[in-house]
Amino acid sequence: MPSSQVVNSYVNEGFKDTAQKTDSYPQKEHIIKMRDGDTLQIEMSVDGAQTVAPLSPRITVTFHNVSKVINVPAKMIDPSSKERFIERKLLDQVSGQIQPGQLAALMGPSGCGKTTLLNTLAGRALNGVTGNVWFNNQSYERSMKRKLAYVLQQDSFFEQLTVKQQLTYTCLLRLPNHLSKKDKLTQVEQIIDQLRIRGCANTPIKLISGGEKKRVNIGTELLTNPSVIFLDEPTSGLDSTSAVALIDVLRELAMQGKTIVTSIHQPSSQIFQSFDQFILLADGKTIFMGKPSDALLYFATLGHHSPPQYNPADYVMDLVNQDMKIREELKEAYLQNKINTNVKTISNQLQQQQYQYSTVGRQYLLAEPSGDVADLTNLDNVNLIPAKHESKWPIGFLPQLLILTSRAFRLSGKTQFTRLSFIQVICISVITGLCWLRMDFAENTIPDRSSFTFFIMAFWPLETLFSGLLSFPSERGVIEKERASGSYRLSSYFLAKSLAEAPLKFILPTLYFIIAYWMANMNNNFGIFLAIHGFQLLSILVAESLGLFLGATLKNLEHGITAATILLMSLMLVGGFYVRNLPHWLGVWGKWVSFFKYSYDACLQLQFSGRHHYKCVDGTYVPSCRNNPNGTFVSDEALQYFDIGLNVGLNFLVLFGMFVGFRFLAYLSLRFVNNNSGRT
Ligand SMILES: Nc1ncnc2c1ncn2[C@@H]1O[C@H](COP(=O)(O)OP(=O)(O)OP(=O)(O)O)[C@@H](O)[C@H]1O
Repeated sequence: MPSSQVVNSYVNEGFKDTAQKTDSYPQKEHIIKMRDGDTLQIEMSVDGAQTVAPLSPRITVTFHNVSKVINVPAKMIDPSSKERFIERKLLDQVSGQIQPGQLAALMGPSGCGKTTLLNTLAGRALNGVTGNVWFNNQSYERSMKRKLAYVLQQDSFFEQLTVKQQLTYTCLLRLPNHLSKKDKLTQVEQIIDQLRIRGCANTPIKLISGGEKKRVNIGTELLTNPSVIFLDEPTSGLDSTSAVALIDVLRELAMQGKTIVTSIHQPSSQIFQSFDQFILLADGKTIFMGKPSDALLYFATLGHHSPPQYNPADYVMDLVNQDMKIREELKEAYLQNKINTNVKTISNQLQQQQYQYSTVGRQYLLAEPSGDVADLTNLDNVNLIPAKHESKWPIGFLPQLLILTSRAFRLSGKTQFTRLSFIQVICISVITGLCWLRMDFAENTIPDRSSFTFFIMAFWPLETLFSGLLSFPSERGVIEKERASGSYRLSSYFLAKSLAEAPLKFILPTLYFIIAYWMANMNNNFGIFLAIHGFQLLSILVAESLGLFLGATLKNLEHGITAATILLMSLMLVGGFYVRNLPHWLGVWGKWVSFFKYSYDACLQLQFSGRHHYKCVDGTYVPSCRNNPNGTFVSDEALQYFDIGLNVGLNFLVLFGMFVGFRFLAYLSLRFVNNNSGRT
């Protein structure tokens, strides 16, 4: 914890900064509250209202000679190439420094490396990266994640949630244990006000506008009160008014002392001039770093004059998007200018005379950091690396599990229980019931009872396997984003999903089962009814687990659907219902791998158990009826007609084992199969 002297100067400075820039905030009273940990809060009474303005430590982001090289499959670049991989430099010796309170813009043509640089600064996708990134005077460590926020270009959310639900779940998951629930919810309310999304707070995210979505995306990251915010093209897809509003929000955040770095495509003149620092990249190299207002002056020194009344951002982008030659010139000119700018590196005055380009422009460039850690400062004297005993996670396993279960329950309820799904279930169950309507307890209904049993054991698992398969691909973006910011364990997510979805997955099949079972007039013993239903639910769980496993393993959805279809059809065919005499080489093992076989076998045994009396017809299915066509037989005799494998108990055990086994495999796949899209 910082000493009180540091706290006072920090609070005063932070406050003074804000006060200078926000004239509209009349401060009457400041109460300094200190909590455990490194976050300070000032409570100020603003015109009678109480506002809690949290402060986070000020962090200077410094990067020096950051380069990134990847090995790209050669065929991707040149189809005729004989090589396997070609080296590609995505970033080349990029350096810079962004101070707390600054809003820095990263610009450049598409593919110039903006996202790659942001990823690198935010500590993501660090393979092939060289150079240094410091936060204050400390090198990046994973444990600093909590002080950094990264707002991705894509707004990945569970879109069925409302804005407030989204922020509340994130807040409960990501704010540390020592804050009370009330404090956490207050934080949500503040973010809603700060980002001006009160009007849509109770609207599902799928219905809000693009600009609001961006702000929710930013709000989600702001909940943890980060010191540094990286944003990847937050204004893309927004109209100019929404873009200006968004940049205003970023400006306010910068005024709180946060360090903000954003990539941006085509800012309006107003937005462009509002940045404190502007870094222009081309082909992974810096070609300008300075104040936006100096950019045109700099390029003018190199002979590139902007027409009057032209948006400077557009001019600069046109310039770098022009032909290769100009780009190369600009790169070279920056290189030569920067050597001059950085006084520490001027070793030889004579060297300057060798320059081919005018170096008059050096006055318009910001000096690159020296790369010497001794030159770095730590304004608030904070240690950004938590002590060893501090947990990696903001909250414990059990609270994570409870919150994630509640969220999964809400989400899956919303997607499963639509009016349409109820209509669908009722229609299908009535149609099923009509097809097998009120079967007699007679010998000639044995095949129909068998087909009914197989149908109810196959229909729902089939549907569930596909929904399991699609489950991860649709959630993966959000989960990866949340996990990348260190919100929760994968195991909590996985367990929560299993716990929350299972009961919901049972409701519609139960409704279906009650209607169809009664209409078909199956075994009317209530215990048997429950047991058969139990097998139906267990096979649904097995199928779902298999679907989850395929979904987690196969990145490509089309591949997943194809694999699932082939697998399902094969398992159904060898399940013992369609083909009674499988070729020996297939039958000896095939039927044992089919989960349909176990539920079907068990339910057949249950269906014909209880020693009910069935009417004989002609002895086709029950040999004892051949000599006694008008007599009866005991239901268990019907089982002689079928090739039953294991008894009911063993069938249950195998199915249960499959359920647990496939679930576990799904978890392992999710954890270990590399599912990222291969981006840098
Ligand atoms: N895994 C990869 N394999 C091959 N090339 C890659 C990979 N990841 C990134 N690249 C390439 O690296 C370059 C820089 O990508 P990056 O996303 O950083 O650019 P950008 O400036 O953010 O582009 P945009 O403005 O279009 O979002 C691009 O040419 C991109 O195609």
